[in-house]
Amino acid sequence: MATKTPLLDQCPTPERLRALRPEQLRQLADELRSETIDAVSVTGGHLGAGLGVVELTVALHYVFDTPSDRIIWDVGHQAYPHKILTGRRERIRTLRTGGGLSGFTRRSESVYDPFGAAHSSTSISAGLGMAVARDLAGGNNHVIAVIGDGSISAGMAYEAMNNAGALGSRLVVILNDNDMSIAPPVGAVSGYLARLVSSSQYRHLRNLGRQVAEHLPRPLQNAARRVEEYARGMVMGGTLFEELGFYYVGPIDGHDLDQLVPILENIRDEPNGRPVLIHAVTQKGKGYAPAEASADKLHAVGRFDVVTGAQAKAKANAPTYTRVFADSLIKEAKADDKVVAITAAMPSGTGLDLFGQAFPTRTFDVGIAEQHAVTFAAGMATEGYKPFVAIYSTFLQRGYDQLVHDVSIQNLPVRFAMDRAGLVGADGATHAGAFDLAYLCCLPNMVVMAAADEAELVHMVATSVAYDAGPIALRYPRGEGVGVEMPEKGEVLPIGKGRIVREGNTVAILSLGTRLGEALKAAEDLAARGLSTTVADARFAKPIDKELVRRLAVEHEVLVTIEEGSVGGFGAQVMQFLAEEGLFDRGLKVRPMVLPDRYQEHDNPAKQYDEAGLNANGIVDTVLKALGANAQVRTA
Ligand SMILES: Cc1ncc(C[n+]2csc(CCOP(=O)(O)OP(=O)(O)O)c2C)c(N)n1
Ligand SMILES: CC(=O)[C@@H](O)[C@H](O)COP(=O)(O)O
Ligand SMILES: [Mg+2]
Repeated sequence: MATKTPLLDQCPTPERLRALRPEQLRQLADELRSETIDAVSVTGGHLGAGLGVVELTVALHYVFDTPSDRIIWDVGHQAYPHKILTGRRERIRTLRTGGGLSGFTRRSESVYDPFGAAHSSTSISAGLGMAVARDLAGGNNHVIAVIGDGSISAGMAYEAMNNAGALGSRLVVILNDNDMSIAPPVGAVSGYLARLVSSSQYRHLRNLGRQVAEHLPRPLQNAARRVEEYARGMVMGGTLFEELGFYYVGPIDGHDLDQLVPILENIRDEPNGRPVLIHAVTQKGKGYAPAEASADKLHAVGRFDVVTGAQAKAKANAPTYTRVFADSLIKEAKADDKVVAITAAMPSGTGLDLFGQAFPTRTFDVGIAEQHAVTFAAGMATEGYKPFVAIYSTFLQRGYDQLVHDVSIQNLPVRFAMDRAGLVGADGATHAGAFDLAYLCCLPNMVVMAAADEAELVHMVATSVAYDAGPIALRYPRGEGVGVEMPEKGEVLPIGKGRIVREGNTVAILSLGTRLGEALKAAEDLAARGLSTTVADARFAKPIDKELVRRLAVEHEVLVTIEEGSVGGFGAQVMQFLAEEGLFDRGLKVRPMVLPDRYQEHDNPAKQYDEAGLNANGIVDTVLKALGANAQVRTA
């Protein structure tokens, strides 16, 4: 049977791609695009961004000598076409599944991935580091960082450009400007880029670029210098990037291989290397009608039908935690006009798109700028507002010094609504909310809560609104709740108080967060073995409920704590208290259950928790091991 991808089939590696004639590249790009769509239709994942860089990916591997020349994809969510071209096509339909390819770039996966990513805005810094290392070692390879218009809103990108402009090292930055982040981009820089692109010079340049290319004989190299000079000359005056010390080229059409290839060749062959920024205009979702038509350009999708674009819908048994958070905050904000909400470029992921519809003037999308988001919230708190920073646990890591220095030391009542707490599944270790308990519980002044189910989340939102004495954080996981009955109204919880969910007298399981269901299952199992078991929901990781912990310690033989976080979080708080109070001294067996001390691979979350041992069986095992011989006697 004739293959649908004859040229792509000939190019399992970039070496083979570089043997093609320039006029074959258009067809290769078309085949690569259709292979990308087909693969993601099977696996789900990030689609729109990859479709927008198909031509860029082909041109970069065609012009540059990868892997010796380094291509660094910022975030890495657009790198599926790059994976297909760099020896990973055979495994591309395993993307983001257990044991399969990562959804991002990863050094351990391929020599063509010189830098791993998944959090944004790191590529220019990493690229500059590689370029300077090359210069020190007397090398001559090229380093190319590809960064999106959303990701270039982050401070880190400017720190890197500031340094690059001063060092003057040979580095190519490609600004992939598709006028989209996950949501439409925000901010003054975004406006600035739009003005550069919409200038008449750009429209003129596009036509000119085509005319030049059409009238010049092949090979295209002959046109290289002229096209690039035209491109460079078209923008009048110094661009922001030129002021920062970059040689600015653009805006150019990032889908036009007849422009891309000669311009990249020209820059590659430039004898006096220096930092160069190529401003490439692309379209997110390019070449796939359902993606082009969708509001988010199909940024991330589940499995879908290639012909219609319709995504397979999982049957929902309960609302997502994100939705419950958004609905609760909207209710609270109706009653309290001081409540405001802040997101760092994640309105839909955090539910703030809904809050924004209800309260447009009280919702702030600050762009990919987590550090700023935290201090901006701190500023609002000083003026009597009640800011909720709605943020994924993993992205709050970016704002840690701001959390300590601007919020916690000044004891400002900023509320942190941390979504995606615990293991998140297909995005893997980079996106796991594994560390927030550890990095928050060690800070003076912090109150830290974790919802055991969606009704608890409603109460915790209400508690956060009411609590004005200092910073407070609430955490909840990705995905659906457990389907409990929902309260009409959130109840304000007493700070630092847990609740007993089931009474027993031999084993105590003190659970924080949504492992509560597994703790209850374990209690049933233990009871069937003759081990009467208490289960408590701690609700607060800090301050811990000392009275409750003391009681559990005194009245039971074994105390297990369990949380969806790393060592150093809730369990560590409990252990510290037990040690300080001398509660270990009478032979209490304490077993803190936390995530393992390693980065867990992408898989579905249930499997990830099984692998971590944080499930009912793991709890039962832990208890039986703690009781040792006694358990054998009881269970016999
Ligand atoms: C530090 C950080 N914050 C937020 C995100 C979530 N995120 C992933 S991709 C993305 C949008 C990036 O936009 P852009 O760089 O323009 O790339 P595009 O998807 O448009 O190609 C965001 C906000 C992230 N990965 N890292
Ligand atoms: C690449 C990135 O950081 C986001 O697109 C992330 O993958 C979103 O994760 P959720 O699907 O949990 O919103
Ligand atoms: Mg973009």
